[in-house]
Amino acid sequence: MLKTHDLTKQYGSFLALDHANIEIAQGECCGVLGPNGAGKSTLFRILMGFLRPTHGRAEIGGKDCQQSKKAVHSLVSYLPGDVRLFGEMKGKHVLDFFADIHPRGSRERSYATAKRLDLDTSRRVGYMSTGMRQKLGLSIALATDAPVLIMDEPTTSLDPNVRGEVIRMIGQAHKSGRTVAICSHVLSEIEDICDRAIIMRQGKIVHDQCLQDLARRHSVEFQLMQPLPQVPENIRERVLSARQQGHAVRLETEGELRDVMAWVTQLPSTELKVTRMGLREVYDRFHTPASEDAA
Ligand SMILES: Nc1ncnc2c1ncn2[C@@H]1O[C@H](COP(=O)(O)OP(=O)(O)OP(=O)(O)O)[C@@H](O)[C@H]1O
Repeated sequence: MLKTHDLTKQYGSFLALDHANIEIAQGECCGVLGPNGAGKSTLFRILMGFLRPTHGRAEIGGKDCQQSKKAVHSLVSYLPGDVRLFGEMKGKHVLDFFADIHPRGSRERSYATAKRLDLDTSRRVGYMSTGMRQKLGLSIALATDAPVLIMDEPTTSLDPNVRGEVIRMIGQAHKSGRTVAICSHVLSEIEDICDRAIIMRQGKIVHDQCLQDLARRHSVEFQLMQPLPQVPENIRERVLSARQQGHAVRLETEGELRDVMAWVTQLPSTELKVTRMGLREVYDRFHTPASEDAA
């Protein structure tokens, strides 16, 4: 549904996006992660045709994002990272305006979304708080029935309850079969609704993680007063890594834990701790200060 080929963007001599190849299948929900300045918004803006790539190309629904902007815009509902709307207009009139110009917009759905987000649409945009303006942007973007949603930090500036509601709404859009690309700095939001997460660093795609696979991964930590023996043959495939530093041992495992635990518990191990691996562990592999220095 959404595809980029060697997508590259240079701002002067600065490389913001570096030969990015991404493919998001129809109906998939894909999170795009990375620290400030990694190139996420640049990627989304090129997908919307608001920025011209220096090299490479992008397509949505088989339409080229540069050559066929109008066709692409009719397929996509986009929430920009910096929601800027008309300060003089009342919220309700902004909703009417965008519902009317988007081929898949609907005033009724916009009002219903604003109500669900508890937004007072009788206020002028200029008098709204940052969070209220974000809710207004969301009421515009979530109210179309466009098959693709591109959301640049949708929960920014929102209080925790509204954040949860917005993530539920995006999750519902995904469950109803829509394709979603979402970037967020809140890893738990991505874990809650996405099928996949792409990690970016300095304009490059450095990792592509299926979240269902991640749910099957565990970290098994314990203390062992002797050197760790070789991992037995029957569980070797499930133990992805085994490290010992002093007495502290850490195994990274995938899949069924029972046989791994049977081996660990027959060792003279103490202080055993099993943790389900999350996106945090994967993200940290690419974005700890040490990994940033090495890049
Ligand atoms: N118009 C521009 N001119 C020059 N540099 C730019 C321009 N727009 C973005 N950049 C630079 O490109 C890099 C990528 O920016 P981008 O906004 O895509 O990052 P991001 O991953 O979305 O960051 P954030 O999480 O902070 O929103 C940054 O270093 C930024 O300073």
